[in-house]
Amino acid sequence: MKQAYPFTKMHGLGNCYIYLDGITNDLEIPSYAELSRQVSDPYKGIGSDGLILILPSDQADVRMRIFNKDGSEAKNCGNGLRCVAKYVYEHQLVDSRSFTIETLSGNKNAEVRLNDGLVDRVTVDMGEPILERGRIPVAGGNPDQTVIREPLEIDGVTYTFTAVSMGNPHALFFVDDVATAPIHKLGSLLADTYPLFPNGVNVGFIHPLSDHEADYRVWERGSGITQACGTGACASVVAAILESRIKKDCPVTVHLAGGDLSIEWQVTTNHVLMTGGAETICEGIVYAEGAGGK
Ligand SMILES: N[C@@H](CCC[C@H](N)C(=O)O)C(=O)O
Repeated sequence: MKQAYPFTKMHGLGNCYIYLDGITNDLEIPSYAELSRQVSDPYKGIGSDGLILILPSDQADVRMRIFNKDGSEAKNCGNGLRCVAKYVYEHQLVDSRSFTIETLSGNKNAEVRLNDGLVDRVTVDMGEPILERGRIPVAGGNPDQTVIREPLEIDGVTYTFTAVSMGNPHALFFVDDVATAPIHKLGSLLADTYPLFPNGVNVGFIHPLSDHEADYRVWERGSGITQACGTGACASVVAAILESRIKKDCPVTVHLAGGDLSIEWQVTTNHVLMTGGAETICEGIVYAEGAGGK
């Protein structure tokens, strides 16, 4: 039997998810994967890049779980973290402007900045990038080494990529113009089932404009092309620094299809800081199979 669940639709730079508040409400849903597929559908659902749950945590102030459009669960989501931070602060589920959010890739510190009492911008400490091949993961090669400028031949064309995990895997391709990057070709081929990336990979294209600015576009694992990817923006700046295309330790403005993020990979801490906006689109009720349903 279908049950009614209150939802909030939010976006970070156009990367939109349906958020369910499992702190205020009981969420007895048999399959979050199925629910994510349902709500993401623009015709039979609400329309989104996936589903995000806001849950109680026994090791942080709150906990986030993220499901892609295809129902797969990811370990991290940068735009989701900023939206969760906005939601829990504005719904008084935390009592200070600085708090922690548990994810499958560890606890992240978030700090919100206010404008007229509402959350305007959020900075999240995304932690240390993971650079070892075996931990990203990328198949083959030495699992303890980095994956920088690795050649990849597809249909007779040799591309090169650098791989970085921000808790979730990213392959970054440097291009002269993100508007003409082969995002459909490489995204659809590599993201979900290509053997080189045993857990799939988010496929990003980056064009550094200076030491402080870069264009970036993404095809996300499990969701396809999205307007923005927070972990991808972080990974792209890390990759650009690893390839000596930009300098470390200064904020880089990353231009995504849906807006800008400020990303800084700090020398002293080795942590990546992400700052950007988060927006509430609408609230409503979604009808989904409840605990007693099939
Ligand atoms: N859009 C997100 C990342 C969502 C998960 C990703 N598709 C994956 O499967 O790793 C972000 O803002 O980071």
